[in-house]
Amino acid sequence: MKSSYLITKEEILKLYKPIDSKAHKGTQGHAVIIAGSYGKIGAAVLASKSCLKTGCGLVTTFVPKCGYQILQISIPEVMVATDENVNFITNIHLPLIPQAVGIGPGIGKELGAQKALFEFLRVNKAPLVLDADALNIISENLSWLELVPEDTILTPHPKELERLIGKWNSEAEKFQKTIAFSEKYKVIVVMKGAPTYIINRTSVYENTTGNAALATAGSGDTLTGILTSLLAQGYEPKYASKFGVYLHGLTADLALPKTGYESFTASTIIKYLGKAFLSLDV
Ligand SMILES: NC(=O)C1=CN([C@@H]2O[C@H](COP(=O)(O)OP(=O)(O)OC[C@H]3O[C@@H](n4cnc5c(N)ncnc54)[C@H](OP(=O)(O)O)[C@@H]3O)[C@@H](O)[C@H]2O)[C@@H](O)CC1
Ligand SMILES: Nc1ncnc2c1ncn2[C@@H]1O[C@H](COP(=O)(O)OP(=O)(O)O)[C@@H](O)[C@H]1O
Ligand SMILES: [Mg+2]
Repeated sequence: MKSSYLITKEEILKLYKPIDSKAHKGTQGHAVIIAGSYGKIGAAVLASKSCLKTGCGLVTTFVPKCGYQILQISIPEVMVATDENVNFITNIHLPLIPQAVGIGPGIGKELGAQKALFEFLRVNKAPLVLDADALNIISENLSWLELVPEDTILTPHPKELERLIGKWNSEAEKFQKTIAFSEKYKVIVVMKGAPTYIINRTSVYENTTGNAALATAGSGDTLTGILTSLLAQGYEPKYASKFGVYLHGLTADLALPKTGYESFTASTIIKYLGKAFLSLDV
């Protein structure tokens, strides 16, 4: 198997850009999260909250109509734009030009959502994170990846990865196929797991934070929010991907002595983001 570089605290300290004392919300980036469908608006809430709590200045979340009140009540800091359809997205129209977009958690695979994703990919120029159902839809339409900005970050869990690259017979083959995929489509693949690896063309990076407490619903949705936030703040995708997976895992390492594995939830990830930044000790 290809040897990998470790994503360590030293490495992260080199790329972390602490917030300037003259910063204001307009300089910290405006991120857009496109997520959720009926019964899965929680995915939009988790991604949006984690996006905001990773430091970007403004977050707008685009959801189907059924998500409007849920979002506005659960996160008053986030602005909400809605699709004309009630239960799933069908036509993405944003009231702003975003600095970064994260799309996919909980959007489902309805035909309307597929068309909305295609149209969005056709017009979008902003740095992009593709997760969950966005990946599942793209797995059946791989040529759509030719529409995405170079260095778009894809965050598949093992099943989503299999849908994208096909089955593998060994760990070595999984890496080989993912490297070929990253090279072919010029994308960064965050291969989520225990541990998470980042594949950027032929380079392989292994994360050093995180534990089994992260094996809980919505854990990946929060990673999408974290990565989108870092992109919106101007981190290049190759740095945002490393910093994002490191911070995400670090929340679980810091929380574990207090929560144990069992009571840790995706909301705990969000709660511990502040402590994760502080523990970098800059
Ligand atoms: N609160 C909300 O609104 C939430 C909304 N969510 C949204 O729901 C949508 C569906 O997402 P999803 O990931 O649950 O479904 P899907 O892609 O079929 O994957 C399941 C399959 O993958 C496998 N698998 C997964 N991880 C693995 C691993 N580490 N290692 C190995 N295998 C692994 C697993 O395999 P198994 O072990 O069960 O055989 C199973 O077969 C999506 O949009 C998401 O954003 C969720 O985020 C939850 C909270
Ligand atoms: N045992 C584990 N050790 C470390 N990280 C884990 C473990 N299990 C899950 N994770 C992490 O949790 C996240 C799960 O993402 P995902 O499966 O997309 O969740 P969801 O779709 O429910 O939000 C990934 O970042 C993965 O690396
Ligand atoms: Mg997921």
